Amino acid sequence: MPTDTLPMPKGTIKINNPPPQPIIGPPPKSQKYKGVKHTIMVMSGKGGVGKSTVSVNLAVTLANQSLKTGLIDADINGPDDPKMLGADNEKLYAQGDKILPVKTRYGVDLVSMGFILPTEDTAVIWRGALRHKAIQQFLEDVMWGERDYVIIDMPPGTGDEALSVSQLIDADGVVIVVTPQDIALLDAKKAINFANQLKVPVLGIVENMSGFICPHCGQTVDIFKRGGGEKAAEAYGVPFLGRIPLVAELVEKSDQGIPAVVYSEEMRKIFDEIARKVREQVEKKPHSGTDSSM
Ligand SMILES: Nc1ncnc2c1ncn2[C@@H]1O[C@H](COP(=O)(O)OP(=O)(O)OP(=O)(O)O)[C@@H](O)[C@H]1O
Repeated sequence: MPTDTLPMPKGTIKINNPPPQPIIGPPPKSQKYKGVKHTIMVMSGKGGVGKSTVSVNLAVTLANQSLKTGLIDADINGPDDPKMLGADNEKLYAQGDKILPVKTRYGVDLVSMGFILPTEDTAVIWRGALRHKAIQQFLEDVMWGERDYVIIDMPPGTGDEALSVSQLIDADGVVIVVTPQDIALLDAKKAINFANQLKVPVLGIVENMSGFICPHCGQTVDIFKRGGGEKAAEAYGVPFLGRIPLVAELVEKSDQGIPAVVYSEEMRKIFDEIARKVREQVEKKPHSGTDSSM
């Protein structure tokens, strides 16, 4: 039985912890979660490109394939995943010193900062060291049990927070989300360089917001151009995982907590294909998921 909720004060959280100390020596050694077979990071070179949308729909797709799936919303500034999974009224519980993930109605278990912030619009103003600690706790102290997949919805971009997360977890690979403009080449490059530096395999690129499907006439309009993600995949020699159209309905349904793969046959096909390509790559490798103490 859960024993405690994690209490937080109302309003803006300001915590004046001591200034962060310089990190001396090598970064913490990343480890596999005990009992978790595969951990996949979903990241992007910049914010707002659809990382959470891809993370949530990929996680629901895997769960629909009868795989035990967890999702970590590691974006502590804008934790959107509880809302996208219709779980924004839930609370996170702790058992002993472990966090129990929230069970969502789509078969995906979720941990997110969103569960411990008192209101949706509460801003998190934390200094570097405490942010790192929060991320670390999310990553290390979750009671996942036996899992086939844990998807990590990474903090946006390739900055300090993304680095903190990546250094703590020995992920099987990274899925990179880009938008279809030519600038996607640059954004993908940043994310690929980041993954290469961390020696995490790039599983491929997803092009999101690719062609707007008009809700009235059904015609496709390439508002943000098209093909940037595929070009980037070709240019950097990584797999192209798929193209997700820009659909007006997606925003509304997302806000209502209904992931696209739940109501759209087209989205189900797209994400089935993305999941197939991801699984093909990670499941052929031997895993060491049950070997560590994490
Ligand atoms: N294919 C799409 N069609 C329509 N709207 C989309 C699509 N993908 C994402 N969106 C919308 O765009 C907004 C940003 O998406 P999302 O939150 O997934 O991006 P993000 O990269 O996780 O953002 P952040 O960097 O802020 O964490 C959301 O309102 C989402 O519903």
